[in-house]
Amino acid sequence: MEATPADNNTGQVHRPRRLRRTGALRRMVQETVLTAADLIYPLFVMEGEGQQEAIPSMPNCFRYSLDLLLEEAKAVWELGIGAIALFPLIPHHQKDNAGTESYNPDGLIPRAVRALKQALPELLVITDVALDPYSSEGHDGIVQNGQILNDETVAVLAKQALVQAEAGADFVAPSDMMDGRVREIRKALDAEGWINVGILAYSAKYASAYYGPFRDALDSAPKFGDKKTYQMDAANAREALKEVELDIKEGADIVMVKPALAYLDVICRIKQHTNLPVAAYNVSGEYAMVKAAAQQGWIDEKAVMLETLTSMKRAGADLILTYFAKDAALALRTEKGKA
Ligand SMILES: NCc1[nH]cc(CCC(=O)O)c1CC(=O)O
Ligand SMILES: [Mg+2]
Repeated sequence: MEATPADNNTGQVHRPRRLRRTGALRRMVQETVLTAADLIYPLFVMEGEGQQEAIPSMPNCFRYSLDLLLEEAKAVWELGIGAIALFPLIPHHQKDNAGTESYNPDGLIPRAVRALKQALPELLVITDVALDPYSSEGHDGIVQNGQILNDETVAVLAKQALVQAEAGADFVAPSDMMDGRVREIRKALDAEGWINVGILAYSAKYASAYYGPFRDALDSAPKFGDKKTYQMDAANAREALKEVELDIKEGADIVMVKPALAYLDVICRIKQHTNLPVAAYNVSGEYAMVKAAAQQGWIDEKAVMLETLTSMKRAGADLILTYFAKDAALALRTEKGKA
């Protein structure tokens, strides 16, 4: 489109629309640019061979056995996504109250990490540190008389993180919300020489109803009560800053807000508060809502996905964990040159 003289000049001086006239112009003044390198793809792993199980509440997401996980990881890497976050489906007979299987050096996650690092050494592997996939109670900590024990759980988390580091994890990511776990994990890693293994801390993790589909994926819903005595109250934002400050003091390398979409204000505040990279977790329920509406034909899935992820980056997220990572990376490829 060419700039043409207006027939009717009403004398307006300020015309923000001047900067929106063409695609090249809009791209030139665009404040936020989403790229595949910003995205981290969460992947579910399970025992077996040649297995790929659908997760009904998370369309197009699967639980993969190790062999197929490697193929999926390769596809992810080839799309320009630099990191994956692993979550295990643990068979019931391996679950107990103390989450013992979480620090088995030959457990599912350590085996998956070793295989991934061997096949794709450059792909960053982030492992989840928490007890819930391993807990017979479905909680992120050891249960005693209906309470979630803090310090006893932290001791187990440190062992779990160490086993993951030994397997080759690039980052360990405590998602449990126990107090003081970042310090104990850092201490445990450093004591064994794992000084270059980073900690991505789920610092401001809310007790959210948006985690439902993820708990379907891992069969990890709490067997009693809820997670409100350790995860944060959705009503609080100042408290998120307290949690972030503590995690930074304890040695976090990256701090995270979770969920993302209903907490953009929290992402924004944390970004103003710290120079550390800030991550956001676009969680399973956020993904499921978009997928469900798209399946009904009620929204344009690709446009809503890109708008949503861009909003998280605009709010201040440097990194986004998202089940849309592959779709977004693909869309961003074909989107180039257009606007
Ligand atoms: N340690 C638990 C954990 N790690 C990641 C998620 C949720 C992720 C998602 O919903 O996508 C949860 C669920 C929970 O706290 O119950
Ligand atoms: Mg904390």
